[in-house]
Formats: sequence, C-alpha cells, structure tokens
Amino acid sequence: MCLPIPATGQESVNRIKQPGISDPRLLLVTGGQAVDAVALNRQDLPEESRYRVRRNSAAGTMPGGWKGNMEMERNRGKRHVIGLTGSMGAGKSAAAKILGGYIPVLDLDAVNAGLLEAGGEGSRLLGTYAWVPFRENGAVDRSEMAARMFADPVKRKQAEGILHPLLWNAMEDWIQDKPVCAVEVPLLFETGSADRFDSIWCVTCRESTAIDRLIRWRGFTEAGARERLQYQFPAEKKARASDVVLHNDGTLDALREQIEVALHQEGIYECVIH
Ligand SMILES: CC(C)(COP(=O)(O)OP(=O)(O)OC[C@H]1O[C@@H](n2cnc3c(N)ncnc32)[C@H](O)[C@@H]1O)[C@@H](O)C(=O)NCCC(=O)NCCS
Ligand SMILES: Nc1ncnc2c1ncn2[C@@H]1O[C@H](COP(=O)(O)OP(=O)(O)OP(=O)(O)O)[C@@H](O)[C@H]1O
Repeated sequence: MCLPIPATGQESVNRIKQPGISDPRLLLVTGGQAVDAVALNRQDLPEESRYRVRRNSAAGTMPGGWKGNMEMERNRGKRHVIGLTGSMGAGKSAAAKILGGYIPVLDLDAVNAGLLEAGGEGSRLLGTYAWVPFRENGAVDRSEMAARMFADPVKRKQAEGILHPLLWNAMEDWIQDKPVCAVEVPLLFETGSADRFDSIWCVTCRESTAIDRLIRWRGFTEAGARERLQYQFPAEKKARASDVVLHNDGTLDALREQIEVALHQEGIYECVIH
C-alpha cells in the first residue's frame, strides 16, 4: 500500500536522490508516493529487516530537508513504539484497526483477556484473592470481576497490581522484534507509563459520544459506562499530554484521514530496507 504525500512528495523524491544518501537499500518514494511499512511487508524479508522509522527532530512537522535525511541515517535501527490511548469508548480499537493496516498493533485489553483465561498467568495469580470470581471452566468471570473491582478501590488496586506488570512484560516481549509498532494502552497516563513510548497518540471524542457508543455497541448501561470512566483521567487531560490527538466524533473515514496524516508527521512513511 502506498501513502500519498499531500504537499511535499516531490521534495522527498529530490531529497532522497541527493548525494551522500547513496545507500541503494533506501526504498522511499516513487512518483510522489511513499512506500510504507505495508508495502515493505510484502517483500520476502524477515520482519526486522523490512522498515525503519526516522524520527523528525522537529516533532510533529513534515520531514525537513537535507538535515532530516542525515538524521534518518543516524537513527537507522532505532525502534519507534507508538502508545495509542484515550478514554473508554473514544475509539481506540477503531483507530487500532485502521493503524493495523500500516504497522503492527498490540491491544493490551486483548492481552489482558488472555491472561484471565483458564490457565492464564493472571487467573493463576489472582486466585490468591478470595474475592476474584471464577467461572466453572477456570477462567476469571470478567463481568463479575468488573462489578467487584469498580465497586471497591482496594480490590481494583489488587487486581491492577497483579495484571499491570504482566501486561508490561507481554508488551516488552512483543515489541522486541518490531522496528515500528503501536500498542493500544487504555490506562497509559493513569499508570504513569508515558516514558515507555516514543510517541503517544490519543483518540478523543465528546463524552456523550463515547457513552452512546458504549451503550449501543458494547452492552454498557449509562451508569456502568460513567462508573468506569470515573477511574480514568479526563479525555482533555490525556489529549493535552499526547503528541498526536485523533478527533473521533465523526466518521471512521475521518479517523483514517487523521491517522494517515499522523503517520506522515512521524515520518513513518519514510522507510528503508537495510
Ligand atoms: C475489569 C475487567 C475484568 C473487565 O473486563 P472487560 O472484558 O469487561 O473489559 P476490557 O478488559 O476489554 O476493558 C474495557 C475498558 O475498560 C477500561 N478499564 C479496564 N480496566 C480498567 C481499570 N483498571 N481502570 C479503569 N478503566 C479500566 C478500559 O478503558 C478498557 O479499554 C478488565 O478490564 C480488567 O481485568 N481490568 C484490569 C486490568 C487493567 O487495568 N487493564 C487496562 C490495562 S492498561
Ligand atoms: N467514528 C466512529 N463511527 C462509528 N462508530 C465508531 C466510531 N469510532 C468507534 N466506533 C464504535 O464505537 C464502539 C467503541 O469504540 P472502540 O471499541 O474503538 O472504543 P475504545 O476506545 O477502544 O473503547 P475501550 O476502552 O472500551 O476498549 C465500537 O463499537 C466502535 O466500532
């Protein structure tokens, strides 16, 4: 798949042809189109060899000329991990699905669900607390667990104390062989984890939109949605602390457009095969 470069495509073509960037393995731009990670993924190469990201020193701007290319050369091999966050119902998973068309994305809620399955490490460790509800098959009963956890701060802290370290371990393992990737982390700021990421993207929308979605698509009652949201930072606080804000009150196409712009801004379309 190719990402169109709206304004600076031709510049990119020219810059990459400048002397000094003579590495024949650079595979960047063809006729105003940047070859992105997906295109490179189609190559028959081991994953870690497919693409590298260049971080722009002027974060949030389009790649900046010759100096930018020098930096790309220097940063070759540096891993780039995006933390994708936002309040519940804002559309993180919807954004993750779109982003997953370009780079690998890990969903920590899905990892958590696996940990709570029968025989999962989370189920095993949570079994030390008598209040944790289990199904007959040995899996944690997530809906009852949510009811108990969110009604009692001590229980919530106990569960988080067991599950969060397991989630971070799973994430660290997963990102190891991913030069460019994203991780969907609902409680990124609440857990003080910003430093784990090279850039943070926040999906945001009006609270009423999020609550409507949670009622309509996720089976929440309004009270249930509001209860869980009260344990998360306000959406504006998350947005203020993020590098990229994706506004998701509109259509999924509008969300996709913003994601594509953000991929350009972070230089993720500038790829090299090494
Ligand atoms: C409470 C549990 C059992 C509910 O499971 P369920 O399948 O209903 O929901 P799921 O895990 O898909 O989470 C949905 C959303 O709930 C919110 N949420 C989950 N845990 C928490 C929490 N501890 N505090 C605030 N919000 C939370 C997030 O926005 C998340 O995206 C589960 O979320 C859980 O085990 N939570 C504790 C682990 C955790 O903190 N996960 C988030 C990691 S960043
Ligand atoms: N722009 C949109 N237009 C229509 N539906 C949307 C849009 N964004 C998200 N949705 C839908 O709203 C619901 C909630 O979105 P999503 O699951 O992505 O939120 P989330 O932030 O991941 O929530 P959680 O924290 O619970 O995982 C989903 O059913 C999703 O398909």
